[in-house]
Formats: sequence, structure tokens, C-alpha cells
Amino acid sequence: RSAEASGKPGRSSAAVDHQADESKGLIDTSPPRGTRDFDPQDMRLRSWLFGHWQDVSRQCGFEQVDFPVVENEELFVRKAGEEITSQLYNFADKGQRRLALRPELTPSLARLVLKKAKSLPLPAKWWTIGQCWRYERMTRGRRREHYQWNCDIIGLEGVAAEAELLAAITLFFERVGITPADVGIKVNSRKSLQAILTQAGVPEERFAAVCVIVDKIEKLPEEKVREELAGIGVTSKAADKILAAMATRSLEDLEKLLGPDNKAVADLRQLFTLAEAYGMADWIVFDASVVRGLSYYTGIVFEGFDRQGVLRAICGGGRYDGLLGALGGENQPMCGFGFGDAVIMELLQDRGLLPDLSHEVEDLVLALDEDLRPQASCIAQQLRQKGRRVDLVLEGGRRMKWAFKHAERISAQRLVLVGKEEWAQGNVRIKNLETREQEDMTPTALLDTTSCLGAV
Ligand SMILES: CC(=O)Nc1cnc2ccccc2c1
Repeated sequence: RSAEASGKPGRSSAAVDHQADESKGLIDTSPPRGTRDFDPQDMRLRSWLFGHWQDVSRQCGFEQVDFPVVENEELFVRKAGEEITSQLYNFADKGQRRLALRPELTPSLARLVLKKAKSLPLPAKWWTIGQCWRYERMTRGRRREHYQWNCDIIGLEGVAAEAELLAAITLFFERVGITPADVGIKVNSRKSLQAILTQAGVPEERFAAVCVIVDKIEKLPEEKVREELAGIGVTSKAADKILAAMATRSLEDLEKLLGPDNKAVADLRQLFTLAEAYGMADWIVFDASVVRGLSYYTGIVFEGFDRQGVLRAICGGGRYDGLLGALGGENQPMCGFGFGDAVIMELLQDRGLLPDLSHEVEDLVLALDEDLRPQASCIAQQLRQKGRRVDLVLEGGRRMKWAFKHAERISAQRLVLVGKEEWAQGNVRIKNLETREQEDMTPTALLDTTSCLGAV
């Protein structure tokens, strides 16, 4: 209907429809801004993705942990100018407590490590999947929530930990059919920036803010990055050195710039050696321009990228040895990664790697006559107790023709028909929809048990 048709000049038809709905009292059926529903088909895909994340985590010896989606706001308040904290989904609850929907999982993990303190045997390898939130002005219409897979290793100083994290990520890519031709993982160390800032006499507490600024080098004109660095007291000479280091094309060049004793170079050398040993060298690329945008990284950082350069970062992570200290606790060496559910699904879609998942039921049980509903219910339940995935037709009046169509829809393997004649001869009719065979079986033969059948 056009607005004109409803005689209301200038109102869009949507407004009119909405008004019509309101008159019927229908609520707004769309989910809150920036959030999404998962209908059964979406949920099958999400469960498929989470299933791979879970399998890989367990295969790599990580233990699952979880945290509240709501945290005290102060857990995420940082002063390094990060987007993730400037877009905090925060609020006051009915007790005037300052809370926030978590924008990431790492601070919560750090809080749990602090809570366990000395009782946590180290090193520990934890994993989780959690919904994370941001409050972005809808100017950009982007989502305000996504699900993130996180793996973290607590209590290990050396790059053996980062290698394990990369091993988990590459294992996941292999499982879903992504190859090193599709995707790479850029690896760098923030210790090169640290060395330059120390040399240039930039105070230690500027380090995080410098990283957050230079992380924008791909998105902002260099002039703007230089301005922002100057804005926090970094001399233009130091800025020249930082940008020169970020432009180096190889570890050798970086070593020429920073000297033979530089820790960043040593860490990266060792990490590439381990990557060879894991057989994952094809995935790993040195890239001196990668710093990641989170303030708390202190060492190795990495990010998964689509080699066609179309998509945003697939995943990212690194070492964050100072986070426990920043939260007022005693430091432990820590490193980890976050892997969101959005970009990976775009990549899998683009590469034709999304699986074709249907509602899988093994047996569909139908009472051909309403009087036989008790018998059909008993058969269905007994099949379930034997571990079969069974749907029982609940609505009356369904006939064979409908049952066949429905069985196809739910990809059932067998149609179990409970009919008057067969039942009178002590049988149920089984149609195998894969082999197209049909046979009449006694319930005992079908179920290897007769327990409830005596009752019906
Ligand atoms: C591509 C995408 O949905 N990114 C996304 C969506 N929601 C978020 C929510 C919190 C933090 C980061 C987020 C990132």
C-alpha cells in the first residue's frame, strides 16, 4: 500500500503498516538494534561452527571455562584510546551499579585467574565461546554483538605458547577446508616498538597508546597517525623510527634496524622455527606492520587474514604479560586469541565451504489411526531409549502420503508406521527411506525389548 493510498500524505507505507500493527497490538518482532535471531537453519550452521571450535580446543588440550556476559564496568575501563572500550555497552543497574556487557573475554579470564591465584596449576590452557557486545551508534548499521572463540595459555613465558595457539587456529582452518592459499596469519612482535620507544626516551606508560595509534596505519593517512603520535608526546624522530620498523619486509631487515640482540627478532625467529616443526609454516607470514588494536598486548601479536584482501581480520591475538598487573594483581605470562563468528562465516560462504545441514531425524513414527497413539508413543520412546533420534507425529489426521513428504523434509532414514491391521498381527511397518525397502517387524524385533508394549 502506498502512503497516498492510506490518505496520509508523506507517511511511508511502513509507518502506516506499523500503525496498523499497533492497532492490533502486535509488538515489534525484530530483535533489538544490532542483534540477530538464530532460526533452526542459522542455528545448525552456528552449532556446526562452534562444534569445530570445541573439537579443536579439546584436541589441543584446552579446558573449557565461562564467565558472565555482564561484568563490572571497571574491568574494561582503559585509557589507551581503544575503540573496544569507547564503544562499551555499559549501564547502571537498579542498584546503581556500573555494569557493562563484555566487549571481549580476556579481562574476564584474567579476573578468574586472579581469583584462583596460587590454586591454579600452571601452565593452564583455557578455552571458551562467548557472546561479546559493543554499543555502536547505528550510523554504521553494524552488529552490536558477535560470538567469539577464545583460547588462552596462562603461565608460559616462551613462544612455545604462541605456537600452540597458532596450531589450534590452523587446525581449525584445515578442519573446515580452508587452505594456506585462502588465508594466512600475519605475525609480529610489539617488542620492536618497545625497543624503539625506550631508545627514543618515550616513557613506558605511553607504549600501549602508541600501539593503539599505529594499529590504525592501514586505515588512516600516515599524516594523521603522525599527528596522533605527536599528540601523546612521541617525537617525530621516534615516529620516523616506528614507521620505518613497521615497513621492514623481513626479519633480516628488522634485525639490521634494531640490532642483533633485539628480543622481538629472537622471539620471532624461534616462533618461525616452531611453526616449521608443527608443519604450519605455510600459514605464517612475518608482517612488521601488525600491532593489533588492544592496548594490553606486550609481545608476539598475530592476525588471521584473507589473502584476497577482501575481508576484515578473521581472528587475532597475542601475548599480554601485564594484564593481571593492570588489574591490580600479580603478573603471570599470558597469551591468547579471539576468533569471531562473523568474518569466518563470510569467508566460508565466499569459498563455498558452508555445509548443507538439514534437520536430521533417524526415525519418524506415525500412528496411522488415532486409537494407536499410545502404541506409537511407546515405540517412539523405546527407540529413543535405544539412542535413536526419533520424531513422533503429534498432530492427528496425518496419512502415509503426508508422512513420506514430511520424512523427506526432515531427512528421516526410516518411517515407522503403526497401523491397525499390522498391529492386530503384532507388527509395525518399517519403510527404509534410504534403501526403499519395506518390512513388517514385531515391536520386539524393532526394539529388542517389549517392556511398555504390554501396557498398550
Ligand atoms: C564483523 C562483526 O560482526 N564484528 C563485531 C561484531 N560485534 C562485536 C561486539 C563486540 C566486540 C566486537 C564486535 C565485532
